[in-house]
Amino acid sequence: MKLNNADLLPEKNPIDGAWVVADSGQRLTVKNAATGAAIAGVPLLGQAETQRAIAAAEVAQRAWKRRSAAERAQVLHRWVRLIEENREDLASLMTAEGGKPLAEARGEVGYAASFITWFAEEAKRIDGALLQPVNPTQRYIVSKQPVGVCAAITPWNFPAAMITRKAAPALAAGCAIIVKPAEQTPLTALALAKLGEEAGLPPGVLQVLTGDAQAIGGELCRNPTVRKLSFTGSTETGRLLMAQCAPTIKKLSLELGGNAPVIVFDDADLQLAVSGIMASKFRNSGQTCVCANRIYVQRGIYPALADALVNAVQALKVGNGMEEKVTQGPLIDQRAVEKVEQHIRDALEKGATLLTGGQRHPLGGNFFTPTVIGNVNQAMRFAREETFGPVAPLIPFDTDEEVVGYANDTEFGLAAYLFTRDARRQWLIPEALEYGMVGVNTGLISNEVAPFGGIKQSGLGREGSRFGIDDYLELKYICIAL
Ligand SMILES: NC(=O)C1=CN([C@@H]2O[C@H](COP(=O)(O)OP(=O)(O)OC[C@H]3O[C@@H](n4cnc5c(N)ncnc54)[C@H](O)[C@@H]3O)[C@@H](O)[C@H]2O)C=CC1
Ligand SMILES: O=C(O)[C@H](O)CS(=O)(=O)O
Repeated sequence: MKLNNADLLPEKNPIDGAWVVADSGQRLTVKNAATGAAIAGVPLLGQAETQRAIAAAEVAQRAWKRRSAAERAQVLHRWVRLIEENREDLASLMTAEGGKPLAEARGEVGYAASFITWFAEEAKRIDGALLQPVNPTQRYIVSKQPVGVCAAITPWNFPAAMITRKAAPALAAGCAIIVKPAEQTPLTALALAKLGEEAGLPPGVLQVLTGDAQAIGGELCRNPTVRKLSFTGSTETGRLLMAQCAPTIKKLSLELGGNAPVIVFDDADLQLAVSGIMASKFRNSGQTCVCANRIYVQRGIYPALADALVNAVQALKVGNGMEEKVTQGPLIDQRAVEKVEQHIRDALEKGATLLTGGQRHPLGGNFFTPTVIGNVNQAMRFAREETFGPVAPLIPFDTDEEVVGYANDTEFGLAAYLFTRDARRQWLIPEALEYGMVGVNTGLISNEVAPFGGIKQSGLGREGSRFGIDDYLELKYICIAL
């Protein structure tokens, strides 16, 4: 694969200040998500290399935390400048290995950089407190100190932003962090690490391990030197990692699966609702944890919304994300395609109506035709499971109480959306929805300044915002008797 900056395809891992291959010499092939062609090879690392990385992180973190916040911020801002200078190469890597259209990949580079900029400045606001003592001969001080060595296990759907949303607060707080990216998208992670090294991150402060997920992840969870794990991915894997971290009582941040309801009321602005549904549902070909998964439409607006949505979906262009006009890339793998087919088949067998799409795309491979399904109901898998694909299931409803009950009838609680011009609904419905994040008259809610995260089985903790750095800090209370 040809890049403007050849350094961004190291095909080695940064461990303890050196760029190394696997002890075994074995490599994992990284494939182009659209064509299946081999684009690079990365080391197949395992437990031994992970143990070395953890030991190196422990040493590096002691020096890194002693840097002033201003010094750490300076390095992070330099990292941002290098990321922005190399935006095109990073976007090309993301599109090649993950499949998302180039325009979305370029956008993700900026989104990823925004977390580094945000937390570089948050580093300077890590303040403590001087408390009013119960005993006048004593002084009570509360200071915030970095957790120590952190680990991040990240998904393929946002191969840059899900790394910086964890690495930026960790590094800003004075921690060291070891990242295990998804096996499908390691190249973006290695390129970010290369730019971080160039920006001045000291050896061992940011390390990226590719290879055997179970062996690497198992060591990151088991090793007591690792004091915190941040994970984004499926709820199933999150549950497993949480159990593996239990014996060493690690701090955990989990950003897991979702099952986002969209509620369109009769009084909604129709075009705004359609554009909001399109933005939420078809971003990254429906492969985000905050994608619209169920679309509840009040009966009065249902026919007009269904027609307008079908027209918008039929205008999407499916293809290789490297082609400028493409708006829908491939799904990540065949398993993802099969899950979409199973959900569609289940709905149609139970009486739903196919309005457009519904089958694999003529391009073959992992491409799927953007789809709208009508007359879906709560008994279908769309209502219970995260589809993670380009399918918009429409569920008609009548009353506010009915639809809030439907929307909350899930073990997930990440994101929810509603479209209404009624001021009372704009207050009362979000308050009634059991979700960590609610979008009102918009389908796009993610940014660096707002707390991102869910409740119930969508996870623990919040990422981004002024709340996000707390997960990488420990409070220390010092009591001085004078
Ligand atoms: N919340 C989100 O943004 C995401 C949700 N998902 C959901 O998960 C489903 C499955 O997708 P996957 O890619 O399989 O997600 P996954 O949760 O299995 O993979 C995410 C990360 O976890 C790692 N991982 C998996 N098993 C592990 C283990 N035993 N030990 C250590 N690390 C492990 C993977 O290597 C990857 O880095 C998707 O269909 C979607 O429903 C997937 C990706 C992102
Ligand atoms: O995990 C995801 O799908 C992302 O967190 C979604 S977002 O942050 O890019 O909205």
